[in-house]
Amino acid sequence: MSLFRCKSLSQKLCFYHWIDWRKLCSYVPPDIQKGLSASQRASTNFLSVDNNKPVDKEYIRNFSIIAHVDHGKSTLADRLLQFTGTIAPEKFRDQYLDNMDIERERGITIKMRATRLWYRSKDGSCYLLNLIDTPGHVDFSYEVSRSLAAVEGCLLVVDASQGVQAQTIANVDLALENNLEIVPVLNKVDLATAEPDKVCQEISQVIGIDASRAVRASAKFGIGVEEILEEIVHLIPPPQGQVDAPLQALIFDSYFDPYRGVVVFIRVRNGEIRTGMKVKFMATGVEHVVEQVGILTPDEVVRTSGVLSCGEVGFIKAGIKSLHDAPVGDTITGCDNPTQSPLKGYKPAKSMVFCGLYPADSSVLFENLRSALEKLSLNDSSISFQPESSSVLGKGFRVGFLGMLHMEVVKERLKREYELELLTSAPSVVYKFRNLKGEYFMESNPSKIPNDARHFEEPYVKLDIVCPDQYNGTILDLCQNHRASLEDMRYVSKGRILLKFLIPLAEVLTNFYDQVKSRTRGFGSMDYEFHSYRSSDLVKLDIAVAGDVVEGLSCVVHRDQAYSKGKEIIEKLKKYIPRHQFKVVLQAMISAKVIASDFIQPLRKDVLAKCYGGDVSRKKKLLERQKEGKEKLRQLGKVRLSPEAFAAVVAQKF
Ligand SMILES: Nc1nc2c(ncn2[C@@H]2O[C@H](COP(=O)(O)OP(=O)(O)OP(=O)(O)O)[C@@H](O)[C@H]2O)c(=O)[nH]1
Repeated sequence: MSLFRCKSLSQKLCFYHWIDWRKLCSYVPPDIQKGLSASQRASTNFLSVDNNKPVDKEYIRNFSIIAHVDHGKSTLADRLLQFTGTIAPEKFRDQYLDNMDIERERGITIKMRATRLWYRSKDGSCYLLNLIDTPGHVDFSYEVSRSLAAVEGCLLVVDASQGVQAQTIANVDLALENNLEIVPVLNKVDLATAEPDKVCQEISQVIGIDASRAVRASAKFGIGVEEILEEIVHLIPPPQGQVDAPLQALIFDSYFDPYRGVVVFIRVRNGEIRTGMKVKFMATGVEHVVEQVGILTPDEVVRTSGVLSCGEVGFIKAGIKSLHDAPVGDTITGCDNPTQSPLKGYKPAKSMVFCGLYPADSSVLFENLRSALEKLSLNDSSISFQPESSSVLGKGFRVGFLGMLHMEVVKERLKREYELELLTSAPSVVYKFRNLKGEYFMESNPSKIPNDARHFEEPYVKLDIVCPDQYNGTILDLCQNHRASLEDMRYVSKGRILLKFLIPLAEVLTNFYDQVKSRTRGFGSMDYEFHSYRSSDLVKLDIAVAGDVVEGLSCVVHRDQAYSKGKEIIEKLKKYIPRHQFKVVLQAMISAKVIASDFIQPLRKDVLAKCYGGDVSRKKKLLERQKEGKEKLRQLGKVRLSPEAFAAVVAQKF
């Protein structure tokens, strides 16, 4: 084929990268595939398949797709959907399983999504594949761990040009904890920079799994899709469990629908769940009658046969009003023939980062914000919130998030879905401290920490950074400046290292990832997870403007950084506070003791302007009177920090 005969850009790309154009076409729906017999082709279009009957579990394969962020999970899920003819071509759109606007715009997956696919294997048998696409960002690793508890295997997608990254390792650890069969896939082999052999070695060396048979794929161009499906069918074991055993179903996700109530996504481990059956949620003890059962195609399709059987993944609706009655990780069992033991669940998702959210526009009612947060938390149980008020920003809420990206996503959703413009106070973690009586407290709002707080403890995280070894020094330097301690260092492959640190979570929140990226010219990646609370020499830093402590500007910092942090905030405030008739003093304080201060010069009226010549004593008297007036103003005058100035200082501080 000559370059001039290549019609599309994809064809030209293939020409340059020596990719077989016929392979590239392999992702089009099966009825136009080459290599299948006519009868096979006719029966491979499963769009009209009868989804009503339970499937023999020998022919079920349940798997998740896991990978480092941007290694191509959602693109591969698209190709699997297309190849198996799950989605009609006219309905298909890119990132099909990412159905939130923010996911599609940002090109990231935030919520896991399950769907079933039918695949006729080369051995002639039809298999039902239940796929769960997962997010890659560290904030949403909780979703990955949930999805992995509901499957028997996973596709580990690794970008063949970037190799094993920090989250690849973290995700594999999760898969191994769940005893899953891991099927490695080397993606993006179409890229000129792809080094599949090297990455194969990396996977074997770092992760310890045999990657010699790993499929070399390009999700973008549909290369290797059929091979991946064959690997899924032959390597991932069918579900275990007994159809005639008491019901045990694991809740791996749920959401609240205003019209239908709570919809619960389940994986049936043992027994069957049927419409009309009375079931018990074992952790909460509540009982409900199942109103509907159905499957995910990925749309929710109600099963008129009214049964979901052992090994299957689907949903139920049972008139549940609150997500708290059907918590994710709980086990559902039948009331008539209950199981003795619940399935291994998950720890509830815990908020790690907190900040104050306040309406930016005072005309927006605090109650609007409350109702928006209540509605959002119905579908996102990892959000926690409680009311708080600030002298500068008015009434608002202290909201807890899984991480900074989660915080951004929630703010964006509040803006789009509820038209709420919000101001945010500085993000903070939850600190533990003791008061003078020796009592322990936990607080996420620094302005509420009393001045007598002692013996601070803060959350530490295990941090993994993978980068080329030439950036070793600069990364060690960065981590040292952020109070990290190096725990381990080893080679992932020739020229790339894995550095393991213990670091305070608060240090990772503030632009840390950007710095890792810029110091490694984009080649570094990082992942972290909570480790423990550890004692640190922390102090509460208050900022006072004209003698009044400004709530919301208080922060907890390491004692060694208190002076520089205080100075930095004061300098920023100086830019944003306008000059007044009197001298405005700005102070940084620890336990009411000033450690840094500065002032804003007052406006000065020339009271001597009218004295042409004149007596010296007259001039002195005028100046003396002006001084007295200013002193009085200073004592009575208040400096109002505008919300805009506050936001600007906070935004720059973090
Ligand atoms: N060249 C090339 N690009 C690919 C391939 N697969 C995915 N991409 C691109 O890589 C980027 C990330 O792909 P996604 O599928 O969104 O990655 P992801 O792992 O789902 O990302 P997160 O959900 O955010 O973790 C997109 O721009 C894709 O077009 C591939 O095989 N070759």
